[in-house]
Amino acid sequence: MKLKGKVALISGGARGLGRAYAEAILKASGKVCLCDIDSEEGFKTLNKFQKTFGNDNVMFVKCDVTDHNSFENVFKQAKRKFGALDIVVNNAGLLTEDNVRKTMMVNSIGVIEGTQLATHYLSKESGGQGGVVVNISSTAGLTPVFYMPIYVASKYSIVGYTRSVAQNPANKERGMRYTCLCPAFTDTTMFDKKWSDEGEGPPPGVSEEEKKGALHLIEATGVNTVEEVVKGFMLLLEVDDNNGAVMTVTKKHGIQYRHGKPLSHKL
Ligand SMILES: NC(=O)C1=CN([C@@H]2O[C@H](COP(=O)(O)OP(=O)(O)OC[C@H]3O[C@@H](n4cnc5c(N)ncnc54)[C@H](O)[C@@H]3O)[C@@H](O)[C@H]2O)C=CC1
Ligand SMILES: CC/C=C\C[C@H](O)[C@H](O)/C=C/C=C/C=C\C=C\C(=O)C/C=C\CCC(=O)O
Repeated sequence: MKLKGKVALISGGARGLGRAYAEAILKASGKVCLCDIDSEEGFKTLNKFQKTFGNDNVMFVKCDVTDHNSFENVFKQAKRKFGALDIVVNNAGLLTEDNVRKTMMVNSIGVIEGTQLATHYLSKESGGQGGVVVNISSTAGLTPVFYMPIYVASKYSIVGYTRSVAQNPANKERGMRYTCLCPAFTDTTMFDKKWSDEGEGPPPGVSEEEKKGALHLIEATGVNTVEEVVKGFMLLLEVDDNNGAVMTVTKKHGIQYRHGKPLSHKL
């Protein structure tokens, strides 16, 4: 997809990776509707982007992706302002093991409902031009991690969901493609520097064993810069014949496509 003039909706776009995806699309002459539950940070980002890219190319709508009406309102407002929608990035996420329902609501159901809304609002059968969905999982969506099983469950669900939707032949008719981006540890607020050896120590409540596990994995994969993840993200948008692609980005191994082999029906 050539990004000039294309319109993207990005959830969790107020900061971190979501904000960086937005900036990359704006730099490529696209337009962006940011949405986030954090309106203070969202309006700060909006002001900054408006100064650089112009008021006509970017908007912000406060939204909680776990509230269907609130999320759908973003799609309606983006279409009203820009007249079209071509890209949806389901990026909003959180990392907590303390609240299983909240983690699953944001990381899993928020992404699934965002994909359903995208299919409806972008689809040729609803008067759209078709388009692309990028669902943000994690390498923790492809490998077990003993100290964050709930986060892992939420992220695995996104990989399976995206691959399944991509296989639906009806979505080809609709002009839709679906992809999944799985970054490993990346240097944002979510990846608290306290986890690294130079940091102040892990957050309260983290056991020594969990810390050891985290440090071991961090050492094995390295820590991505935001720019490295954005490079993979832009490839997913720009390459048109990648429906169903699952891409990992790790500091040590760079960009890799992961081909999930379906189990044989005999099993
Ligand atoms: N930083 C990392 O190491 C990695 C992050 N990821 C994933 O990338 C995505 C972005 O992560 P970061 O930018 O690092 O995190 P971040 O914490 O900096 O940004 C997440 C954004 O999502 C928003 N958000 C949270 N709950 C929301 C809700 N209910 N409705 C709307 N917005 C909501 C937050 O307000 C925040 O602006 C997440 O899905 C995360 O799981 C994946 C792999 C690695
Ligand atoms: C301390 C945690 C803070 C933030 C974590 C993030 O939210 C992130 O989403 C969590 C990532 C967890 C990753 C866990 C394991 C990752 C493993 C790999 O990436 C394996 C990489 C390469 C192996 C070789 C290969 O198969 O290519």
